[in-house]
Amino acid sequence: MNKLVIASRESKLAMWQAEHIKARLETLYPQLQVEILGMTTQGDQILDKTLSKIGGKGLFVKELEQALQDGRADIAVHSIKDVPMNLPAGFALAAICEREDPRDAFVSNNYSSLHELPAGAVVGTSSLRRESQIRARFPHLTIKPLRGNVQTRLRKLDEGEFDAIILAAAGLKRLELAERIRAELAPSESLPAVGQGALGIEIRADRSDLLELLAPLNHADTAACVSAERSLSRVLGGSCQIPIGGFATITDDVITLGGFVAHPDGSVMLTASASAPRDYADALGRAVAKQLLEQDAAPLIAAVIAEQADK
Ligand SMILES: NCc1[nH]cc(CCC(=O)O)c1CC(=O)O
Repeated sequence: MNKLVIASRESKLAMWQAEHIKARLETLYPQLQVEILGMTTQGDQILDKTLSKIGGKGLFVKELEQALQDGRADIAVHSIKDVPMNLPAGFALAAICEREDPRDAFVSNNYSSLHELPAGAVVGTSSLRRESQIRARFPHLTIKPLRGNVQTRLRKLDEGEFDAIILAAAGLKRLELAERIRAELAPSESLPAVGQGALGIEIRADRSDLLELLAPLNHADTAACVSAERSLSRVLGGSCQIPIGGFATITDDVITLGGFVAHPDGSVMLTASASAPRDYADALGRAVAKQLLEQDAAPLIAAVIAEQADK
């Protein structure tokens, strides 16, 4: 193989991520010519509705999968957070790359932490996961929807629409906007989204010719943690439509996974955690999901989905 095409969304963050993978491939394979095919997705175009309403994650990846299908691209680089738990038939994840900072970041021009915000202060986020966790701890704050790419969200903050916003630290760091971070939220305060901070490389399942080429991009520890997180979310039918979080760490080949599901208003917060040897990542995800189901996560999730549909 002498030429490889990467499909990517066109947002600055997505392009940074695609360029990062391109650079890594070019270092690994000096003979390989790597091109980036930028495209906009429905998720980038529909900005007036929250993700929980327009149907969530698949929207950021479908067009890229179409490019893989048509042979216009060989691989697609995604924030794995945006990739549905079940890929459509005929596609596969070939590599999960080393995770950047998985935490959520507090960004504000006037305040240095959530604790400092006065009653009625407006916090921007369209993530039900972030919303539920903030409302559970800080019921006196007002949450308002905020969508768009990282730059758009920062602009809306700077224009004064919000007192603070919450963004993934990873995106800000990759875009050299780390100075905008006023505080990083510990996973105990804001459990990250499943896969947050990690990149996933998707291919057509029949392109086994790419597996060896992409293998060095896989980061074994990140891949194990992300499989535990995605397995948890898969069992619970995780999507942007429900407040759900999952975050795994690995020490000495033991993975520890924490997860939660909640009501968006923070009134119910079910949590669970467990550990397992690294080879049992998938089973660990299912075990933590089972603990949540034993706390009646299923009717909570059904009620939340019904409420979202009514809004
Ligand atoms: N939902 C959009 C999205 N998808 C991935 C990231 C950040 C980077 C990452 O998690 O890898 C973001 C922005 C955000 O949540 O602030």
